[in-house]
Amino acid sequence: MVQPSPPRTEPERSVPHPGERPDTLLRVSHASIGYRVNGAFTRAVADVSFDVAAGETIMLIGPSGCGKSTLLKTIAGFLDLADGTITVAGRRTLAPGPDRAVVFQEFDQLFPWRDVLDNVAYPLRRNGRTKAEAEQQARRYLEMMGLSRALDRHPHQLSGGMKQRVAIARAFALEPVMLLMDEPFGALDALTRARLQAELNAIAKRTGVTILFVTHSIEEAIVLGDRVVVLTDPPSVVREVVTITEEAKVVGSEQYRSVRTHLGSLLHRDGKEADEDVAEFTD
Ligand SMILES: Nc1ncnc2c1ncn2[C@@H]1O[C@H](COP(=O)(O)OP(=O)(O)OP(=O)(O)O)[C@@H](O)[C@H]1O
Repeated sequence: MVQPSPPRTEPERSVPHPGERPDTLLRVSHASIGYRVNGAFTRAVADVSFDVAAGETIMLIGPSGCGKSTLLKTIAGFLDLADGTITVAGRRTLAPGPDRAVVFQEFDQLFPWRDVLDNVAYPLRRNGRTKAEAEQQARRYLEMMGLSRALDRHPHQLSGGMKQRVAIARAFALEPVMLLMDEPFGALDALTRARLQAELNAIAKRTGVTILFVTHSIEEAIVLGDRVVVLTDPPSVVREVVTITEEAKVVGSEQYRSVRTHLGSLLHRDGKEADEDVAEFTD
């Protein structure tokens, strides 16, 4: 007899957290995550808890190797938790699912043999849309990312910034509950990066999607985030969650400088080697 396949997610018992917000979408609760190397288990993330409300953009920042990508991949369902729970809309994230779309830093995350339109439309067809529906949806999001004139190009004919725009359009087109972004602008030049940050802000506002964004850059964290979750050195815990006001987003303003200094001091507290951007900031 054919056994039914196990559910991709499992309902989580509703246990109220202290300070719980009614609109919580992502809950990371006492997450502990590690890797087994040559038979020995090493913890990267020790005990991390934070909540993300629906529609928020949360930035994850911390020293190199503190487990930011590890945490994001676990929320995406690519890695298992050693301890704790992660839920999205009350369901445990035990496997990847269409409710969580991921954008990585690498430019090679596109299908090289498909053109731009098909790179975005193909996953929609896989999710049950007809070809016409998928292409219509793909065109809509590619237009939002300023790519209407590049629909028939293949990835090798695109710049790094254009490839990341396609990857972002593809993620948004899936209309996920959450967008997980792992340093998507990390390999871009400063100008392209600033442009894409502005485009991401605009499309995020327009769609109301919830975003968890890993970055090395304090400036990026302030410009894009509603709140910034600062992790410690590994095995990591949450050092502080910093709220970013609208005033603080004005680069060069007093509030901007004050938040930047505060985030810099949080990242330097262990006195160990800091990330490039942070080191740059102290010089
Ligand atoms: N596949 C793996 N096998 C074993 N150890 C790993 C693996 N991936 C990551 N690690 C280790 O886990 C720790 C956390 O890595 P992770 O990439 O999550 O950190 P990060 O904060 O994203 O780093 P960075 O800021 O440098 O990108 C590091 O010590 C890393 O060496």
